[in-house]
Amino acid sequence: MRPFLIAPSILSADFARLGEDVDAVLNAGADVVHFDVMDNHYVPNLTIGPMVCKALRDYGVTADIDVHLMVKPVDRMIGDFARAGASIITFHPEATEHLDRSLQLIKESGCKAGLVFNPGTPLHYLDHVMDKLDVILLMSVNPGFGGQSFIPSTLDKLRQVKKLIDASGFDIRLQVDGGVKVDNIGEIAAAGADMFVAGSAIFNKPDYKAVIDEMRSELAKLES
Ligand SMILES: O=C(CO)[C@H](O)[C@H](O)COP(=O)(O)O
Ligand SMILES: [Fe+2]
Repeated sequence: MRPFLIAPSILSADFARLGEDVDAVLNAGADVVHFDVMDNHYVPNLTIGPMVCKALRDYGVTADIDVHLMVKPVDRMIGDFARAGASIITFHPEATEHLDRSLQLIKESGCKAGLVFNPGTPLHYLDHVMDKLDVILLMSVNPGFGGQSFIPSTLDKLRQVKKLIDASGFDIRLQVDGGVKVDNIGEIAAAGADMFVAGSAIFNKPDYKAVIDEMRSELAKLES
């Protein structure tokens, strides 16, 4: 079993003091920084771009930065984010004209690559590209905003994708994003996820370490 990774979504961080807030969540025990990029075109919200990613690197953040692209088109952003210090780049398959090319561009840029599936996006986009994936991200809310409720049908989809990953023999992480909290992280992990994005559940609480510790103790129940 891969070690579980907790990836706070900085969508719910304090943007006025982002560097400090990212440091705080990493010092509280987070593994990865989840960086939500929204373009007011693919999704109805507008957030942050490569300059902010580079600013975090310049500030001294050394943890992996997991860039979740909710943009259309996709390809133009890949090089910009790789140069800005991204570690993982994921995108939505229906947002690109050439799925395989976008994955290749990410790999050539030196980053890990992943595909993101909205609750209603079919899994057939995985056909023929499993060998190019480091991450499969299942959205458990419709993309665009933090603070939404986890959509329960994601659990069945997770179980389905977990089987596909196991059957493929490739080393692919199964990430879940949206409405992840202390009280549901256990069942999400039991369904097969090993990387957990959580924004509001962590950043909307005063004590990040307490939330992350509680999440880890829920996850530890599955490891024992
Ligand atoms: O990609 C996203 C939204 O499109 C965010 O990563 C996600 O919503 C995290 O926020 P929360 O944990 O509050 O649901
Ligand atoms: Fe996200």
